[in-house]
Amino acid sequence: MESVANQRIARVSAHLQPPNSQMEESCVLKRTDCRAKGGAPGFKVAILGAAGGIGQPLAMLMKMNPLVSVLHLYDVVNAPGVTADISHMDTGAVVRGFLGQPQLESALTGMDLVIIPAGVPRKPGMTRDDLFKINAGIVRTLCEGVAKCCPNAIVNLISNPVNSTVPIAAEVFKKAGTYDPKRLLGVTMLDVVRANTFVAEVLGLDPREVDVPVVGGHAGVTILPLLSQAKPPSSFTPEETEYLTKRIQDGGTEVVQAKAGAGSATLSMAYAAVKFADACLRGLRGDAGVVECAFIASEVTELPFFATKVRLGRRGAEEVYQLGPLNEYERVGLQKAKKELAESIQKGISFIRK
Ligand SMILES: NC(=O)c1ccc[n+]([C@@H]2O[C@H](COP(=O)([O-])OP(=O)(O)OC[C@H]3O[C@@H](n4cnc5c(N)ncnc54)[C@H](O)[C@@H]3O)[C@@H](O)[C@H]2O)c1
Ligand SMILES: O=C(O)C[C@H](O)C(=O)O
Repeated sequence: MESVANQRIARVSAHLQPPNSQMEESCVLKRTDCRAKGGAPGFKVAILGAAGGIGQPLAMLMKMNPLVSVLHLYDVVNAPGVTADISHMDTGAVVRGFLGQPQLESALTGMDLVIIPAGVPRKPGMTRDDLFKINAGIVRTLCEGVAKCCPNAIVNLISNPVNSTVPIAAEVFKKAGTYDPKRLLGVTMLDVVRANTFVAEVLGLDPREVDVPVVGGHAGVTILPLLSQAKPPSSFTPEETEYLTKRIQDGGTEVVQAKAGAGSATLSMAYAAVKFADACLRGLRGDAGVVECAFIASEVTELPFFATKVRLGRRGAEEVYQLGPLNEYERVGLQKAKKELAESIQKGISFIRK
């Protein structure tokens, strides 16, 4: 008979050999329950693309989040290494790694929140739309897994081009009969984070005191900061408005150029992703008044998807807010944003319906 000590050793090293079969999975769930015992109850979160530039710091920050009890790290490469590393952090969440397509279903089963930063990033000279060819297929496969294994999970989709990948995910879920528009959220939080930072610089404020809604989508002119609705209420000269709007719209390109071929924003994105995921988890917990911007199915404009402020609750984005009053500069920006967005959304829909 195995000694108690051996059983304990087997239990704590379980993360090094992720499960394959259903039987092994049920053992894993038992071990997970066991490890989580005594810890605060929390949510089960999966990160798909966890070994990447965003995935790794995102995994680290989610391991530090007290609302997370179980953290599943999935990637097609290096998931065991990242998992072993992160699992040594003395925080509450139980971490398990899953490597490659055969383990996708185990990674997703039972999850409350699935965060997807899987896919290729830009290099200088590329647009986000240039990533469509590779990332569309990746997002389709991963969302098929979500539809099968955790159809009620909230999905935070980071993979670019977000303006097309969110419509792709929606079509996959519709096909599977699991689509709930409230649960599918394109992550545009980095645009808000940038807007808060750049506006704070101009106003000479602490960025933590600033809140700028950013609406539309997540690429170039589709990124529309509503400076007229910034908090604290502030006025900007036409030059400041032009500078800030352009800088927020080009924030991603600024990082891509500075990294000079080594990828796009990863650290600020992981920060923004965790800020957004934490808001989703607080909503799931039932906290009142959790409001963030996200790219979501919407009736705010004539387009089927649009980023605006949403109220996050137990069922996901329970309320989608209207745009509010826009000034003339923002009204012109909105027309430009809608034109480009319409094409990107249609491209995503056609990819699945073709
Ligand atoms: N929404 C945003 O604001 C925002 C911000 C920054 C980056 N992004 C996007 O996020 C994506 C990832 O960026 P990154 O810098 O982390 O890239 P990266 O190349 O460093 O990491 C991507 C990871 O995805 C993994 N991957 C590839 N195919 C996969 C699959 N089928 N299943 C699971 N994992 C898979 C890779 O192995 C890699 O580890 C890019 O598309 C990028 O454009 C979005
Ligand atoms: O710009 C990119 O390609 C990555 C991301 O969308 C960003 O805004 O930083």
